[in-house]
Order: sequence, then structure tokens, then C-alpha cells
Amino acid sequence: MTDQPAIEIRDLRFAWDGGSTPLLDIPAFDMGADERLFLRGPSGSGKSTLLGLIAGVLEPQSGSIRVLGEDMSSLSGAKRDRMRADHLGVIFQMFNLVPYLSVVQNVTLPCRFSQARRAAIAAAGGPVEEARRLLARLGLTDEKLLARPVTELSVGQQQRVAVARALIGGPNLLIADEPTSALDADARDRFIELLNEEASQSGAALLFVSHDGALASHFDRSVDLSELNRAGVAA
Ligand SMILES: Nc1ncnc2c1ncn2[C@@H]1O[C@H](COP(=O)(O)OP(=O)(O)OP(=O)(O)O)[C@@H](O)[C@H]1O
Repeated sequence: MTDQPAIEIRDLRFAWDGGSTPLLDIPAFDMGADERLFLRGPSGSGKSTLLGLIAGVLEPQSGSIRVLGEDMSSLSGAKRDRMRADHLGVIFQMFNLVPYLSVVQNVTLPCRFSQARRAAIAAAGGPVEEARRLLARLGLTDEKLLARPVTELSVGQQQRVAVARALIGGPNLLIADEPTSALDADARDRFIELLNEEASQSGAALLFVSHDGALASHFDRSVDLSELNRAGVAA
């Protein structure tokens, strides 16, 4: 699966509520298996919607979306869920950590839903061991901190937890949706470098989405959504 392109989109059309005016009309978009790609677009241009389509949370009205060689639009809902759980690591703008779980429990969460991720880290000692190893690589080692509910962590620490959770079990494609909007410029740059390093060490493709074009220099390639999308920017 890793030799397959990370993403291949052809003739994609998507309108919210099935309406006739598409938000997205993308003839073609390709991303390589180990590429680190920056996708820029202003607020409301459809970046999160596109990520939802790539992750198989949303379905297009027409066209095809192949992710790691699988045609998401031809898979059943259950198979799309499995594909996402097994092969995609997603870092959300607000991190979407589970507030009542500890740091370590948040990181091991994807392993609960994926046999493939559990199998990938079985040799490393299992989910808790692997969570601790990833957290340590990201600079979180304090035992007291690891046992705390995530809500008691700083924003920067929560980001690292979200990255560790996305990375556990070695997903082939990492998707990051504006994960730096709450950071100052220095912390933001460090965070992006960290994410790039982790993606390259684990051999994952990285699709990083933001409205802030200044971040483009951190990536192999940068694409503006308006270059891809014939439907243009929504009002
Ligand atoms: N669940 C939904 N139902 C209906 N319309 C939606 C829904 N989610 C988003 N939209 C609309 O789709 C358009 C694009 O939204 P989207 O969140 O994809 O943009 P974005 O580029 O990610 O924006 P931002 O940078 O502000 O997060 C907006 O006009 C928005 O109102």
C-alpha cells in the first residue's frame, strides 16, 4: 500500500446538501506516497471539506478519490471507516482530544479501533509502550503529566499529544488541518518542523492545510486550492 500514490483525485464535484452549485470542482489532484505537501486556501474556500472527502467522512456527488490506491467513493461506509482507522492519521485544528482521558489514553485511542495499528506496534511492546515512546520523542516524558487529563495541558503540549495520536501505528498518510492557528510564529515553525521530521521518519505522506501562505516554505511542494478548484472561492 505504501508504494501507491497518497492521493489521486479525478473529476471531483462536491456540493453541500447535494445542491447544484458545487463548492469543489477539482479535475485532478495528485500527491505522492512520501510527499510533504502544503495546501493553502482562504477561510471558507473548502479546505476542511476537501479533507473530509479525502478521509472518507464525506462523499462526493461525482468523481473519484483514491487514497493509498483505494477508491474511497466505491467503498462501503464501513470499509471507508476501516481504511481511515488503519491508514490515516488526522490532526485537527482544535486537536479533538478526549477530555476525560489521560495523555497516554488519548494517544493509544486509534489502536482500540484498528487491529492493523495494534499489529504494527506489537513488536514494540503494544500501544502503551509505543505511546510513551512517541510522546518521549515529542518531548513529553514527565510521568505526572502523562497521567493527567489532557485538558490540564498547555496548547503546545496538547498539540504534541495530537501528533503522537496521529502517528501511533504508522499511518501512511498524515492530514493536518490548520493545527498551528493557536501558536506564535516561533512555536508554529518548531511544530511544523517536528511534524515534517516525524512524517519522514515514519515514511508517511503529509498533507498540511492552512490559510497562511507564509508556512509554504517548510514543505516539499505548495498548492493553492484555487489552482485546483474550478468552482472558486465560496461567498
Ligand atoms: N456541515 C456543513 N453543512 C453545510 N455547509 C458547510 C458545512 N461545513 C462547511 N460548509 C460550508 O462550506 C464552505 C467551506 O467550508 P470549509 O470549512 O470547508 O472551509 P475552510 O477553507 O476549511 O475554512 P476555514 O479555513 O475557515 O476552516 C463554507 O461556505 C461553509 O459554510
